[in-house]
Amino acid sequence: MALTETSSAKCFGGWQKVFAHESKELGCHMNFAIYLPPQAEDGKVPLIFWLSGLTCTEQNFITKAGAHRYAAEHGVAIVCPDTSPRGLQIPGEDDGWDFGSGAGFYVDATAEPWKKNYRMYSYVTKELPALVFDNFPVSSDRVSIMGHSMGGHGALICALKNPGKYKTVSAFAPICNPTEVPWGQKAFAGYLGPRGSGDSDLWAQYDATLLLKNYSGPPMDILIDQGTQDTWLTQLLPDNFVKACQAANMPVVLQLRDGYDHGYYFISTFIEEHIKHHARYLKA
Ligand SMILES: N[C@@H](CCC(=O)N[C@@H](CSC=O)C(=O)NCC(=O)O)C(=O)O
Repeated sequence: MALTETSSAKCFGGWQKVFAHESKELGCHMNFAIYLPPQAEDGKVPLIFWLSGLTCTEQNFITKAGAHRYAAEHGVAIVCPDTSPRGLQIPGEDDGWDFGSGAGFYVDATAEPWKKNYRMYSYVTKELPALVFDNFPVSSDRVSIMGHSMGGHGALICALKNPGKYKTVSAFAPICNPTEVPWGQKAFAGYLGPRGSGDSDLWAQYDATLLLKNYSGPPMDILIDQGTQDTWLTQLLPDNFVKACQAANMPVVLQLRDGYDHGYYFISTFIEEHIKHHARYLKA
């Protein structure tokens, strides 16, 4: 699959690049960002996927999170995809900021008119990893995943639905129990249809708190950071996730950060700890 480099800049001895490609899974042009640390000049490096939140593109994390210094220090690559297909002229695609463009919710849609293209789950777990492993010096067996808000939900479900695929998972202010909150209910009703409308409970298959109940893979050391002044706490429900982890004997650390809100200043304050956490498992 052809990749077109659209930007490249040296950063902390490595390279921050952005590529465009035609996605088969999504049926549209997509961009993704990749940071290659200096160690990638000498051989394959481990890889962290970062999934962004509502309204984001591949740019938000690379321009605001301040992750490059720590990725370079630990010798890890970071790949950031866009958050949805774009420009498909689907009716309603650009009507709101929490559904459609910029809000793919990391599910494979089953409802019309979204099901042909809104396949972000398959894109981030299959097509994009294959593309990255084929084209860059990264190890396919040293991979982990993290994300923010809608992307934190994405990171948690990707890890819980694919035991053993990711060495660890972490999230900033993730939407932990989307079936119980307005953001998740709007997205799941639109992309998956009304709850209970299919043969199985599709909604539950994309809800981290519910997925834990049937998780039978290796324990993962899950790290979550949550600001106490996050105005969207009622959309996130981290306590429900922690309770489900406790019931499933899944190790989880929820760090409540006094005074921090939902935004990238919060993320940039604690990103070093998350990259350290990932490096520990990626290099073990
Ligand atoms: N409606 C607003 C705010 C959207 C927003 O804050 N998005 C967050 C993620 S929220 C959950 O997924 C975000 O990461 N924004 C990008 C950023 O750079 O801060 C709007 O339209 O801006």
